[in-house]
Amino acid sequence: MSRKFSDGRLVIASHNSGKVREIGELLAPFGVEVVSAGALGLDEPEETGTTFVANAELKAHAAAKAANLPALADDSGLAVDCLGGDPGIYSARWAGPGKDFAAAMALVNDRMGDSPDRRGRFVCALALAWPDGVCETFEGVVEGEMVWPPRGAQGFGYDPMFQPQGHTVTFGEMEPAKKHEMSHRADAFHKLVAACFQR
Ligand SMILES: O=c1nc[nH]c2c1ncn2[C@H]1C[C@H](O)[C@@H](COP(=O)(O)OP(=O)(O)OP(=O)(O)O)O1
Ligand SMILES: [Mg+2]
Repeated sequence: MSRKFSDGRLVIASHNSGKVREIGELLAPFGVEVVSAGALGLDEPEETGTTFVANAELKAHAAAKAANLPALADDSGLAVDCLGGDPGIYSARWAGPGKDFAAAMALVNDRMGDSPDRRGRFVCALALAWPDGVCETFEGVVEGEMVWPPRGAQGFGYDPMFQPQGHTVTFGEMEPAKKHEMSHRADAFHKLVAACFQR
């Protein structure tokens, strides 16, 4: 049995405005009162884990302790097959301190060269932690292929170069509601809701 989220405020333990927006949209039907880590002035912990789940857990624990509230963290990234899963957990770091995702996408494309295998996936680990140290984690994935040049200005991060399987538009071209029907974040979120938001 998973720990249930009862009610009251939930900290969104992310400093990425694109993620905070998407998590807010996914949580909207549940009437949860959310507050972002940025709004609370929480530090951005160093991501020392070697997996998405480990990094989500450490971000959720840090925020739950600091805010003395339940906290939901997301660790996610793009894993490209012909790059052995890179950039993976380093997806944010590939964009550098200036968070330059145009440069990060160009780096992915350069590293891929003319590989005939364009497959990749977005992975999302969600961790819901409480101040007493209990934590529940969930993983989601969406398969797709890398396209070049990037297309679209919706979404964030690597969205303009990611075309989900079975679709002809990138996440950068897709309406947010449509991305929420299939994204890695939505996939993980549905598992979180089933386990922790059921009454
Ligand atoms: O739906 C997505 N669409 C496009 N790109 C995405 C997505 N999901 C993750 N990504 C990429 C960009 C992001 O910067 C990195 C996650 O890195 P990650 O450390 O989990 O997040 P972050 O440092 O940006 O914010 P924070 O750690 O405060 O939540 O992977
Ligand atoms: Mg991060």
